Amino acid sequence: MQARHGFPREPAARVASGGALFGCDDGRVSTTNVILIIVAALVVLAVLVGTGILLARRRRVSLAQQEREDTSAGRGGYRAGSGISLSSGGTTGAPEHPVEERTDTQGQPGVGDDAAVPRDSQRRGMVDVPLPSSSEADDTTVGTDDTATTTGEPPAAESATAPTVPEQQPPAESEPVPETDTPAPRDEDSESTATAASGGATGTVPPESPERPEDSQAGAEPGTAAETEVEVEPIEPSTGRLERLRGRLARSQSMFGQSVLGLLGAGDLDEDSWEEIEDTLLMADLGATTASEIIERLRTEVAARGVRTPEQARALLREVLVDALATTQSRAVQALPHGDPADGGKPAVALVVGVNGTGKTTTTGKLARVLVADGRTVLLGAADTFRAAAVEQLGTWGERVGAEVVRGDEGADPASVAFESVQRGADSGVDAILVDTAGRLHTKTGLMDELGKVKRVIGKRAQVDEVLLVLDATTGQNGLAQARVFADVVDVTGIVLTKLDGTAKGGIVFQVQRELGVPVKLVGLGEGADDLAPFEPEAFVDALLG
Ligand SMILES: Nc1nc2c(ncn2[C@@H]2O[C@H](COP(=O)(O)OP(=O)(O)OP(=O)(O)O)[C@@H](O)[C@H]2O)c(=O)[nH]1
Repeated sequence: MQARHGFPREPAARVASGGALFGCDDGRVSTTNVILIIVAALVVLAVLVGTGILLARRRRVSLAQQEREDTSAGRGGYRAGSGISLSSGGTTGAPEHPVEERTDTQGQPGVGDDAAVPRDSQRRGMVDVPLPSSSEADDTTVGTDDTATTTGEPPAAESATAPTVPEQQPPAESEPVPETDTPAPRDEDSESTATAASGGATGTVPPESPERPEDSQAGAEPGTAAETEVEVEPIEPSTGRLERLRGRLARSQSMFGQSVLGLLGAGDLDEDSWEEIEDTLLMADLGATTASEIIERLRTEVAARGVRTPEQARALLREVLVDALATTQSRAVQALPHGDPADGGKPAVALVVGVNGTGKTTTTGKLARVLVADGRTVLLGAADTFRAAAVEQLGTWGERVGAEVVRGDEGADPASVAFESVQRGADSGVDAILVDTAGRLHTKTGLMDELGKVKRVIGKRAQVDEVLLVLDATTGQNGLAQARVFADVVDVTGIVLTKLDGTAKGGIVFQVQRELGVPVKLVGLGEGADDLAPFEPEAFVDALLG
C-alpha cells in the first residue's frame, strides 16, 4: 500500500494490510499515532473506571455485611437464644489470676473500714461479726431500719414463709463436720450437722418442720419446692433480656457511644483528641492499663485501615472493645446438678458473696427465678444472718418462685445455715442450692474466717460449684478493691456486676474481668425481679455504643 497525505479512502483495507500503522509519511503516521494514543488512553480509562467500580462494589458489600452483622448482634441487644447459660460444676478450670496486670497493686485494702462504703451502708452500719458467732440476737431485736420493706425486697410479695433454723449456739469450728458422702437418715444428719457446724447445738430444720407458717401454701406439706404446690408467678425468660434492658445502660452509653465514638468518627485525630478519648475511657472506669491498651490498638488500626467514616470508626471500636472483654473461661453459671438428683445425682451448689449492699440477696433471688424458669428446683440458703431483713428478703424471693428457704436467726452462724441448706437441698433432691452470704466484716481476716468456714463446712457435704462475687458497678474503683480481697479469700468463679443501670461507669466490666481474671457472668440492670441479664461481650458493647 502506498502512503498518501490525509486519511485513507479505504481505512479498513489499509488496516488489514498492516503497513499503514507503522510506515508511510510523517503526517499520516502522526494521525494514526494520535488515534492509537487516544484509543490506548480510552482503554486505560476504561480499565481504571472498571477497577474503581469493582472496588466501590466491594466496599459496599463489606459495609452491607457490617450492617448485617450489626443488626444480627442486635445493635445493642443479645442475639436471640443468648439467655443465661447454665452448666454443671467442674466444667471450667481454675480462673486465671493475672495479678501482675492489676492497675493498683499498692496494699491490700480490707473490707469494711479500709474499703469503699457502699451506697446504702450508712443506714445499716458496719458491725463486726465475731466468729464463731454467738446467738444473742433474736428476731424481736431486729433494727428498725432493717425491716422486710428494704428496697431490695421484691415488690408486692408475701412475707417470707421459709422454715427457720432454731436459735443457734456458738459453733466450735475446730470440730469438723463428719464426712457424709451418702445422706444418712434425716435425724442423724441433723444431729451431725449440729455437732459439726455449730459445736453440737446448731439448730436445723427437719424436712417435716412444723414451723412453716400457716400462710404458706394451704394444705401443703412442708418440704421442697418440688413437693409443694405453689403458684409461681410468671418469669421472663432470660433470653434477649439485654435487648429489653438496653436502655438501662443509657448513662454508660453516653460515655462510649457519644463521647468516644464522636471523637473517633470525626477522623484526622490529633494528640489532643486521642488524649480526650483516653480520658473518657478512664472516666468510664476502664482502668489505666486497659484504657491505654485500647488507645494503642485504636491508633494502630486507625492508621492501618485508613478509618475515615463514622461507620468504620464504630466497627473498629466495637472490635477493639469486644476483644478487650474476651476470655477463654466459660460464662455459664454452674448451677445445674451433677446427674439427676432424683436418681442419686447431686445438686449444684452456688455461693453468692460480696460486700453488703452490693445486691447479693437480690441477685440470689433473681438467679433463682432464672433457674425456676428453666424448669429447675431450687433451695435458697439465707446465710446472710447478719441482717434479719436480708433473711426475710430472701424468703420473699423464695416464696415467689416456690423455692424453699433455709435460714437462721439473726446473728446465727452462717456456716451452720449454709451446711443445713446443702444438707436439706441434697435430701430433698433439688437441682440447685443458692447460698446468700453476708459481707459485713471489718477485716480481711474476719471475712476469711467466715467465708472460709462457710466453704469448708459446705465442702463436708457437697462440692461448691460456683462462687459468684457480686459487685456494685456504681462503686467503681472501691468496689474493685473489695473484689480483690474477696478473690484472695475465696476462689471466685464468676462476677455479677449489679446496678449497671445507675452508672456511667460501665467500663468497670473491662477492669474487673481483667484484674480478677474471672469472667463477668451476669449483669444487674435494675431492681426488678427479672432485671438480671447474661453477660455477653458483643451484645454488651453494642449496647454501650448505642
Ligand atoms: N438499680 C439497681 N439496684 C439493684 C440492683 N441489684 C440490687 N439492687 C438494689 O441494691 C440494694 C441492695 O440489694 P441487696 O440485695 O439487699 O444487697 P445485699 O448485698 O444482699 O445487701 P445486704 O443484705 O445488706 O448484704 C437493693 O435496694 C436492691 O434493690 C441492680 O442491678 N440495679
